[in-house]
Amino acid sequence: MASSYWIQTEDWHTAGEPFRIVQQLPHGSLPDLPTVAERRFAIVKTLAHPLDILRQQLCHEPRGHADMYGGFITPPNDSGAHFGVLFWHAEGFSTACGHGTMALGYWAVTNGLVKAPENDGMVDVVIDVPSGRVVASVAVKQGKPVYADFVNVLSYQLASGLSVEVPSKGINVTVDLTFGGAVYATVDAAQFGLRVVPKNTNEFIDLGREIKRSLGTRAHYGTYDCYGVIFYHEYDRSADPVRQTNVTVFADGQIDRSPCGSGTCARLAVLLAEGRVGVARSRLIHSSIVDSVFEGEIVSEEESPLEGGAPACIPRVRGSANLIGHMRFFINPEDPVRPFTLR
Ligand SMILES: O=C(O)[C@H]1NCC[C@@H]1O
Repeated sequence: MASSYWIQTEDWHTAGEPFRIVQQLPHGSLPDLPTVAERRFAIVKTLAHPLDILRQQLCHEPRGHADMYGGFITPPNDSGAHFGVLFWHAEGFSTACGHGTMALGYWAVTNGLVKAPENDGMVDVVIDVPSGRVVASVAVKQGKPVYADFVNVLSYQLASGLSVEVPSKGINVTVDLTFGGAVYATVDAAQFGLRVVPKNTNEFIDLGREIKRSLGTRAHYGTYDCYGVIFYHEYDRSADPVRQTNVTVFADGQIDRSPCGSGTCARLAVLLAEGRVGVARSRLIHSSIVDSVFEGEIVSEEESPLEGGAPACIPRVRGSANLIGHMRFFINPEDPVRPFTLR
């Protein structure tokens, strides 16, 4: 029987979405591989990997909950980044996380891992994540972070206007597929006659799972499968900047309290394909189901890696994070209650 131990976390939230940071991993638990992407693959392919067991201990009940999120800090892929991170959620390990990247920017500056300007200014926290190298550009005022810009990997539309069957409603809906470090299906919630408000949360969870199931392998892109379904709503299509509200249902029916950083990049890629945003031309004010806000814009327009694809972009998403607390958890293999979730 493995022995018990204590583990420390620093918990933040970005626009309401939790991010539990583990800096010191148990000795010998990280796969001895050079990149974050390779480490993630090794963990997800190994039955009962020690880091997957630790993820469940910290994410599921009784220490977490069905909508918990966090990350394990790792060395970077090379000296071009400050550190790496393995993002985790209730179902496993994800490839992209904008809200977590912003929280990590705050965390790195606040803890002095990356030196901030003494008074006012910006500092880049460069992070290797499974989908590539991203940046949290942190604005500092009087030595304290005031917002973070998440600069993502290349984002682009994969397919538009897919017809997807929703058997529980007896309808087909139109879906766009987009890459923003992870694959997202984006759907106008008006197709269901649903407003993006908290009382519809459970319905969105069911619909998100159903749409993912119906898309099946159509949503697979290289080594990526469909990570999330974004239900968006736009009250006034003439507004400039574009204003949309969304709820992102990701992994296995998990609800993002934030407007979803990588999902905002996915929405920006769709809006770019539709010609509604561009470099120095409009942007996206993106609200979440709990009314927190990210602001997204296009940093550069690039060629799509897909033949004949819509223009790709490097997106930037601005948000802010707040410290929740420091936790010191006891992990006891003899605890008869295994980690669980009720959803
Ligand atoms: O902000 C994001 O990108 C993340 N939030 C939860 C789901 C995504 O990974």
